[in-house]
Amino acid sequence: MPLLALHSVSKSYGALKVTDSISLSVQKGETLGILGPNGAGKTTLFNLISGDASVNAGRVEYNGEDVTALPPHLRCRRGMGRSYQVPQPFGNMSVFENLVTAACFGGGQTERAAWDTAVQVLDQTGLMPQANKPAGSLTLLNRKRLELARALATGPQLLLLDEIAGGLTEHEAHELVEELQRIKASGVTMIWIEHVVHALLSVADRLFVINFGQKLAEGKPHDVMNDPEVQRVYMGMEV
Ligand SMILES: Nc1ncnc2c1ncn2[C@@H]1O[C@H](COP(=O)(O)OP(=O)(O)OP(=O)(O)O)[C@@H](O)[C@H]1O
Repeated sequence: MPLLALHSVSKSYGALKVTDSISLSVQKGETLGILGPNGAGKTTLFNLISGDASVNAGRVEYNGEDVTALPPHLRCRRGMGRSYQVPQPFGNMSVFENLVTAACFGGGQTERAAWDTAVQVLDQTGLMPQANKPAGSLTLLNRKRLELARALATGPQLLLLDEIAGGLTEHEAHELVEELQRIKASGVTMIWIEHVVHALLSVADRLFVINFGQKLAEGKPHDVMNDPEVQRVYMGMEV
């Protein structure tokens, strides 16, 4: 049984069909990379998975349960953690407090257990030196780290990552990839939307390409990247 299965999910905003009958499934432990041009509907797809937006048609199944009508906080409690493209920390709270909040309210932990989780995630993500700083004062790199850390603090089984490598230097992107490889090795299932293709290819087992809200291609990374239609649409290459 897949951990996540989307069955013909669709979403429109007014006359604009942003998600057009997309079906996909993700197996436990797998990392699925999502690619597509700007505005293709990638973040919207995440919103439909996490419950931040509701589907107009179709079904979302998680661990065999129909979660289509479940609100986001209950999907989080069932093990879906996500990061946002624009980091969403509580800016006036410290980094540590942000992580305790994620572990308590997203992960359903007691405050005592949440403290331990926060310390462990600070260590894991290299944020320990920033622990007592207000989240709103962090640099871009550390805000991105915190976005990942907050999702990890909820104890996810499925981690949804929305463009966390964008804007990082080559060295920083390399560190991020190593971190994601460790998370993957710990058994966490991931779906990663990313324009930094070489970073994505270092972690993804499979790729799914979206264009105008529809599936354009899906398969092994090497095959998808060599697909002439993907090269034409996504990489602007005439073949
Ligand atoms: N809440 C909304 N109301 C109206 N239109 C929306 C809403 N959310 C997304 N859209 C539109 O849906 C389309 C897809 O947006 P989405 O953010 O899902 O694309 P994306 O593939 O993630 O793009 P990017 O790579 O630039 O982040 C865009 O045209 C966007 O303007």
